[in-house]
Amino acid sequence: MTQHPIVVGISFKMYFGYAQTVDWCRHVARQLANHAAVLDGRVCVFVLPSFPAILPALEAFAGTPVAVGAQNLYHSANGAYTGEVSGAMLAEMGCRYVEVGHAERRRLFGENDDIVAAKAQLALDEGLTPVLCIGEADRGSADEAIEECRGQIDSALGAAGRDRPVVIAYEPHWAIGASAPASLDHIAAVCQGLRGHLRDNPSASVIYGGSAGPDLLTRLAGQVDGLFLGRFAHDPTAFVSVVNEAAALHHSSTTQGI
Ligand SMILES: O=C[C@H](O)COP(=O)(O)O
Repeated sequence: MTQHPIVVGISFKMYFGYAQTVDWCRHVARQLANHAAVLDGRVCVFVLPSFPAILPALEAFAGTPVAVGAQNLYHSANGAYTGEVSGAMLAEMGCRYVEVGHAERRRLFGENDDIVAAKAQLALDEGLTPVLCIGEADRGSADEAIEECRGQIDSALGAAGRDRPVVIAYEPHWAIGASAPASLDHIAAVCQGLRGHLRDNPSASVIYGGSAGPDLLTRLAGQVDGLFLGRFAHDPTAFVSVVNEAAALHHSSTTQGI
């Protein structure tokens, strides 16, 4: 029987405005407030808005199991870092997740392995679950991707993240912002390879992101622990439909004794 929850998360990146974020969260909160699989933890849901919309998102999801988090934190605990946000403040507000190491942060903001590792450690220190984004820069074989991603996991988590809840978001850079996700075979092979690498951490989930949307989770049929959604869940109905797929998948794997 599958004990692992299926994780469904979304980052709005900088696509949404404030009112749009609040509307989206309220819509999804209404749909998921009484959702059996979300209530009993078979499906874990997290939402990562832009910083100014975190508080209203927390208010929208209050009383539901849906978790809210941030898309970033600063890589020092506190101090004279104008314009930055600490993990401590995110945790104090009620955030439960924080994204670390997204390809766009690496490419556009110069984040390197040391910064990603510091952010992951600070997140763990504050009791936040890091959504650690990893992925190969160039399209290649699944074995090459696994090799590159293992190195990124080890560099970011070291020994600290080996026994703590972490979400590993496998996002091949070339599939982010694309018209379609990576192939089912590629996603399955890499996520299975990474699950093996993390076998000593039962609290780690390996989810896929990169042009993911409705139907992908069903087509992956248990080969991943969930999805990290972007553009193709900007419609709240699409997001809820992926949560429903997760619930159905968990139910079928449980009844089949997988
Ligand atoms: O944060 C989400 C991922 O980068 C995927 O974004 P996307 O689905 O819009 O490609």
